[in-house]
Amino acid sequence: MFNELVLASHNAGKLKELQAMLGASVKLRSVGEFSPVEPEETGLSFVENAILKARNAARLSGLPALADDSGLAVDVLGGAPGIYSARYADGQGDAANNAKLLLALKDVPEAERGAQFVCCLALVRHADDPLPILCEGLWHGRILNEARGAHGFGYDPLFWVPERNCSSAELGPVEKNQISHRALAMALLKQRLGLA
Ligand SMILES: O=c1nc[nH]c2c1ncn2[C@H]1C[C@H](O)[C@@H](COP(=O)(O)OP(=O)(O)OP(=O)(O)O)O1
Ligand SMILES: [Mg+2]
Repeated sequence: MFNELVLASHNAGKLKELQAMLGASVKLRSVGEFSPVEPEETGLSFVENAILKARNAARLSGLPALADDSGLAVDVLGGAPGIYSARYADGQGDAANNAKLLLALKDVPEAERGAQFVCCLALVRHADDPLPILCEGLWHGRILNEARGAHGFGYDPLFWVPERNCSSAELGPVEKNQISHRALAMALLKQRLGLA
């Protein structure tokens, strides 16, 4: 149905994972090819931000657009950093975000360190599409006391994956792409598109 989609993201980690999950039949092009400007993520939910990013990329490219809005929701922090995950340390990047999270959970015992990664995918056929396709995935785990592993991106080194007994950054890309929040959302999207 779609041979080519623009990915409404400036995050290289997402592009790599989503392209691997989609397979070679659908080519993902980064919105960075069309504009270096990132839209302001003004929504109050993952789904609102995903739709906003998808519409922006469709408008810039003239192509159907896929957006991924995702983040980490930590139970004891009432779901924070949530939609603010990328901006948790005021735009200072992944290492600063991770350091801030470790500090926030400094005295929290293991049993209370539950968290989930959330991924919301939005696909619009054009900028004003009145019926975006929306798919979500959750991945349950726990926040570690120190970083482990070198794969992945973002909060992966702090996310303990109970079903694999390692951190998300200790999983290879193939394994992560089978079980992550993004993998689940993409599996649903592929079903909706008749690609599964
Ligand atoms: O699999 C993941 N492994 C580790 N960390 C992750 C993952 N998935 C999302 N995350 C974190 C990264 C970022 O702190 C936030 C997403 O923020 P989010 O606004 O959706 O993405 P972004 O700003 O990096 O790129 P863009 O908006 O251009 O797609 O959650
Ligand atoms: Mg973002």
